[in-house]
Amino acid sequence: MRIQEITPIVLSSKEKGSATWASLMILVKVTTSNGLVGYGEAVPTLRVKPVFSSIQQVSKGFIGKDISVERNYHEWYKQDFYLTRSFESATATSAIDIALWDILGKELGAPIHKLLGGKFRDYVPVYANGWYKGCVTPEDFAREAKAVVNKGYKGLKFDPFGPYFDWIDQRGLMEAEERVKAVREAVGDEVEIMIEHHGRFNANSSIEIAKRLEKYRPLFMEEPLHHEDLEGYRRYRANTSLKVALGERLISLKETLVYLREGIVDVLQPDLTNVGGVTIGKKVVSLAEAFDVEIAFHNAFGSIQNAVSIQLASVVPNLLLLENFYDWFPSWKRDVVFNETPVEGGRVKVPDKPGIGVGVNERLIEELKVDPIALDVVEEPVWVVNGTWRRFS
Ligand SMILES: O=C(O)C(=O)C[C@H](O)[C@H](O)CO
Ligand SMILES: [Mg+2]
Repeated sequence: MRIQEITPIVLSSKEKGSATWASLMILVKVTTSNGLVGYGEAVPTLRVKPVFSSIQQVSKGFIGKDISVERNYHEWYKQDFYLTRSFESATATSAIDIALWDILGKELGAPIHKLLGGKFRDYVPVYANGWYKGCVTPEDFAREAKAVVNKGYKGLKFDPFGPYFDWIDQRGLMEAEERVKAVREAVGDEVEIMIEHHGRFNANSSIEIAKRLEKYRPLFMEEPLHHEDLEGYRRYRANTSLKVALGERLISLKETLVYLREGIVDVLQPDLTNVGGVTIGKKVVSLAEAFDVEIAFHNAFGSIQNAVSIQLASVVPNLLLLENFYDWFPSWKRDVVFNETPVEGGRVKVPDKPGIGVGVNERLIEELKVDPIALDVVEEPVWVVNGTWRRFS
């Protein structure tokens, strides 16, 4: 069985969902010489066109090869001098790797969790994200947070920082605190809240924020500083006591090691669609285990990413939580896979179907297919939940 065809597919619809960064989905369809088909997913954000063409380039390194995921990744690592420096190449390679694991599972009639040694858990605990579209005031956040808890979620994440970037002043601190306080009061003491910073701040501001928000007992502070600011993270570490989560922008095993060795991560958030698919994702998770770091997979894009993340999350001993946008996906994203991963009681039942564990709706894919397009850039950055880049006082 050889890899015969690799096709990038961009999906879009009028219904965009809660976040511009994920208003499109980029799929990769891999077909083998004996007619098996597997699907993977790549990261869209502001890079739809470059990722699409990167998949076309990376495909040249995979077509005609057997399905030997380690060897294929390594061969491409050898060819692509910039693989571990290029987000586009990393996400293209990850998407193809996911599709290859899907095919391996289909060949053997087994879900990925079986290929990896079997389930550690039958249900994966998840936390909600994407639930606060258009929320600006503390009352907005409190109302929507209650709705999340009423759906059975035991944890939720949100970014309370409005339009602040790099630094935050007293007004920004007050507004962020009011929002977090409102959510804590709305959800009660037993629901976990997680504070997303989206890598916005410098060391002085993020340290002040941590001191101010500590009393609301967040489970973790996510990307409190700019992603590459290792020196700032050291300072944050020395001056705060909250747990730090990061990892969604790490694109290789050895880049992850740098962050783990720095001792600045408590919760690692690998993203299977850019860290290197299942092949590198499972190594990253084991590396974190050796550092006694828990895993909360980043899972913010689409339904193929969601499916494969559930598979890996089901086998990982050091799993804390899996991120979940499922209930806040636009409906077309849910419909792209046959509906087998709903969240019930704050957890997802792990599917036992072959490969990534879900069927793909090929008819709908044909309907939603579009040419790769450049997204418009407006004042509100794509990486925030829509309609939240605002002050209220
Ligand atoms: O889900 C998260 O943790 C995010 O940070 C969501 C994003 O803004 C997204 O990953 C940007 O590409
Ligand atoms: Mg994040």
